[in-house]
Amino acid sequence: MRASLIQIEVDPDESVESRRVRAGSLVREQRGSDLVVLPELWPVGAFAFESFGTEAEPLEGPTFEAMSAAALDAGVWLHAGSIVERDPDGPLYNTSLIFSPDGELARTYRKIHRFGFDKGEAVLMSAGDELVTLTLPETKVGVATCYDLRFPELFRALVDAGAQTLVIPAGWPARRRAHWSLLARARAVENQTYVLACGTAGTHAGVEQAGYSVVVDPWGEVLAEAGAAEEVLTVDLDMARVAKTREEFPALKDRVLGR
Ligand SMILES: NC(=O)CCC(=O)C(=O)O
Repeated sequence: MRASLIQIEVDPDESVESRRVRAGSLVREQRGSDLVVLPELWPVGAFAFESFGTEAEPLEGPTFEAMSAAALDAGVWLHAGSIVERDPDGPLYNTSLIFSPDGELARTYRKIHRFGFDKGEAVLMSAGDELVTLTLPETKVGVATCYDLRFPELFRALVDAGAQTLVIPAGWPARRRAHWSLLARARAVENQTYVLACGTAGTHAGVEQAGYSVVVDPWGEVLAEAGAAEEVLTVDLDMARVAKTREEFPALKDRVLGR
């Protein structure tokens, strides 16, 4: 399975609409990949809290339209990262959109763990409460978003639901880049899954983004890692590696708690 991670730059000098068009073109350039991934909140920026209200979209809003068309044109499964979703009842959610190669919405995921403690996303947005997995032709995917990466119990639940590949769009800051790289590998090792972790580049709302998107195999080896700037990572994944790793080193079978 070929996967492409688009580590797009989020820069306040570029309009949201221009970035949407550019993201669509970048997705179309990945024709030939099976799965394409964009980061968290790339239209507005994960730390652009002051714009969340004005840039919020209905689920089937402009980002949905642009990404559905891009998935169809490229003929790829597209995890289109997340948007600020305005629910018809009023609350905002950090909602990921996943499209099939025919441009249909296959899944949504509302971020469960909101970042910011007593400010930012944690107070402006509502939390999701549903685990989301999706069966692709070659692998079962479990999804999570950014700060979720710090909560291993979520990933274990995804593995219990059958996930073999964990897809994690993010808008992770540069100052905690070491945590990002460490946790992405930890989630792969402890769950014996592929991890596709796609962040943003650039600086928005005064927060420099880490970049360093990464693809980790089920043994914890880094197969590809981006730098800090905008970049597309493309990697061929051998899906048999998940079962092989779990068979040769059956640690998941030795669980005592939480089964
Ligand atoms: N957008 C986020 O969830 C940021 C998470 C983060 O900065 C951290 O966990 O550290």
